[in-house]
Amino acid sequence: MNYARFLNAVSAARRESPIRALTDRLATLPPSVISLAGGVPNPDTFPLKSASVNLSDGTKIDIGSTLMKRALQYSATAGVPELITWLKDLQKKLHNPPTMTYSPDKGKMELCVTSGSQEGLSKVFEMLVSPGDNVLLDAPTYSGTIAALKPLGCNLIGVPTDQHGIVPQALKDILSKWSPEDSGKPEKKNPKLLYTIPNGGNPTGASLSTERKIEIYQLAQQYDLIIIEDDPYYFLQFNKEFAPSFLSMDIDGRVIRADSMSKILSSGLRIGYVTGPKPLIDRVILHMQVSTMHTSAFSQILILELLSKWGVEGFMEHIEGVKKFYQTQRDALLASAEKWLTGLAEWHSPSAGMFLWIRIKDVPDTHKMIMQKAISKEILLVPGSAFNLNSADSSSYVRASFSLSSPEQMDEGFKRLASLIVEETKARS
Ligand SMILES: Cc1ncc(COP(=O)(O)O)c(CNc2cc3ccccc3n(O)c2=O)c1O
Repeated sequence: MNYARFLNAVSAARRESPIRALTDRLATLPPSVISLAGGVPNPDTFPLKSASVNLSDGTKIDIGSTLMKRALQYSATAGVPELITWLKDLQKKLHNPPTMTYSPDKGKMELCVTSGSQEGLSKVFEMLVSPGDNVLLDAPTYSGTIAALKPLGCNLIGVPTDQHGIVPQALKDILSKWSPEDSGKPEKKNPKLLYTIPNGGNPTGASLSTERKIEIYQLAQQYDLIIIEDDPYYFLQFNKEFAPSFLSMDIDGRVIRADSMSKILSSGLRIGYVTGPKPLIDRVILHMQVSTMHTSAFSQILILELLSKWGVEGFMEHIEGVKKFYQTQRDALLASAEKWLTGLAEWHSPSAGMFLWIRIKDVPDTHKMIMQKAISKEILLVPGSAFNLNSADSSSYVRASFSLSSPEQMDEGFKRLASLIVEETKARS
């Protein structure tokens, strides 16, 4: 892979921050080294001395004074080293990426901890996207991604999806506008990136089959694309086995994967992690050096203590409980949809995630109905237009989340939605 061709001018111009390089190096030196180097605060002056966190299983995590000083101090940009090690071990166990054994210039798997996967995505986009680039992405897709990409001045090309995610033939038809042999000629504007949410897609709840992933990866090879696999709902797959990821089939080193602890441990601690080829992850780290400097050390230390206490086995046991919770929530929402929305709307049962994507039959654009009238009926949903690459485009869909409300609340909510749809349909006739 020629990674240089994917970097925009800003990312290519980034150089290591001497201070951050020093801090990163200091983090690895033995305590016998006397440092008069870093302009870092003396942790003895910090008022926060220790912490004890109660866990749902009745046990505790104690952060004593020594660890607390570390948790409250500057830390290595890529992440707390022990957490990076733990997460790399998890990636090996879950995905066994071919790139684990590659040399750095061939795209050796690297990982950095980010403030949520949202930070990881924005830094990856700000590394790879130049004004005028053609960027391929799921349509419809996560509004946070659209909002991160649009200011970069690129041309967003929506790839049609169905209840199983990106339709490979549709991707093939779009790509056929360019010649694969022109991928190295910037003036030809061949697409360089494909962004997709492979499991429990936001907003559609769609999950890509393994067959489709293989077809999409082959197209990425043919047209020399980087695949950005945004997978915050990976651990919310209700089927017994997790689907193979793009990372697990990445023999070329062309996959950048964004993972998140938000849907399984905490969204407020802001722990995500980006996995990908070292030449690209190193560029994300250079950007972090001069923006966040690093993800909250306290958040990382707290999560590290939890994961170290659990081990991978305990972590997976926790995941099983989370999966069961959301599957039960999903089933309750589906039952209410059947009860109240049959005849008024259509939907597919999601096999992962926390969203139900609902097409309202006789309402070509749900925006006004949801943004103005739904609130008067005290029901909150997201209009489908929020997930269109062009938010001015109408959408007959609404996104419902089954993550927070109780089954009783979801039932009452869909009862209110049904009444709203009937009123809207009457008003239109
Ligand atoms: C596909 C995809 N990629 C990345 C992210 C970001 O997750 P992170 O790891 O926590 O940074 C997300 C989070 N999605 C949402 C977040 C959210 C936060 C407050 C209020 C509403 C929110 N709604 O509605 C969302 O969909 C996502 O769905």
